[in-house]
Amino acid sequence: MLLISPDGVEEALDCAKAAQHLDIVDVKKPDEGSLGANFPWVIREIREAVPADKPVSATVGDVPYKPGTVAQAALGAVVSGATYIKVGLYGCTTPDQGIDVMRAVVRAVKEHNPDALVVASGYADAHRIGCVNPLAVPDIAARSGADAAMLDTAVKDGTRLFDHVPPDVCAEFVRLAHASGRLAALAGSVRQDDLGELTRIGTDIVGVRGAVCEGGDRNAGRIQPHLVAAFRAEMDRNDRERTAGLPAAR
Ligand SMILES: O=C[C@H](O)COP(=O)(O)O
Repeated sequence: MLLISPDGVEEALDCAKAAQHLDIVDVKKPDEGSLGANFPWVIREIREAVPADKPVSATVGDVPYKPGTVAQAALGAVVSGATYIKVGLYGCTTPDQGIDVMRAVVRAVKEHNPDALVVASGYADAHRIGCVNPLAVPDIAARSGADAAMLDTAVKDGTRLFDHVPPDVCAEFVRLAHASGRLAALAGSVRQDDLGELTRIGTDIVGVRGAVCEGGDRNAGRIQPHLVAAFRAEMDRNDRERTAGLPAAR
């Protein structure tokens, strides 16, 4: 699945123009961090702006180790219409802390909407910010009852997912997530030429912003529907090659 992250209502409308090429519209506020949380009314407006058959995801933030605070924020996201709730475990330094936060989020979200999916996100560049190790995230997801384990990059300085977590370690991340029946989502300045590896290792959800913004610039550039279409075409091409048993393009 292809998850695209607009930064507000205007870009979400551009995503709506490319709706047939994407699977999930992910609401975030990049100026508040890699998984910065947007306002509840923005989530609501975006839910209204994109076709009803496209799920809306919302990030709850690069969160501290404060399970109560984070559970309330997650409830705000699901009440506002998001059905994928993503939590960035920024302030969790141990797996147990991650599990505490995610258990609270899972309860808050599922009591409101049992069908909503909860995503536990770690950071590929965890070593730069001192949070839990990327390979601990699938177990955090499993033990908390979350539906998916994800990696993104915390610092958007041009370094990319595979700069911090090489493909063979991402493959182990995916394997661990699948072993406990979770989805595996990967992001972090992913580009079209990463899709061969991401497809080969069985990634369920690829998260993208910069690669579908004009000039590849996630901050100054705007999401372009034709870049979403091109990214999707490349994803589908890799998927077809994998299905046919051919080596995926790099
Ligand atoms: O969830 C996905 C992120 O927004 C990815 O953003 P990026 O491709 O600019 O790193």
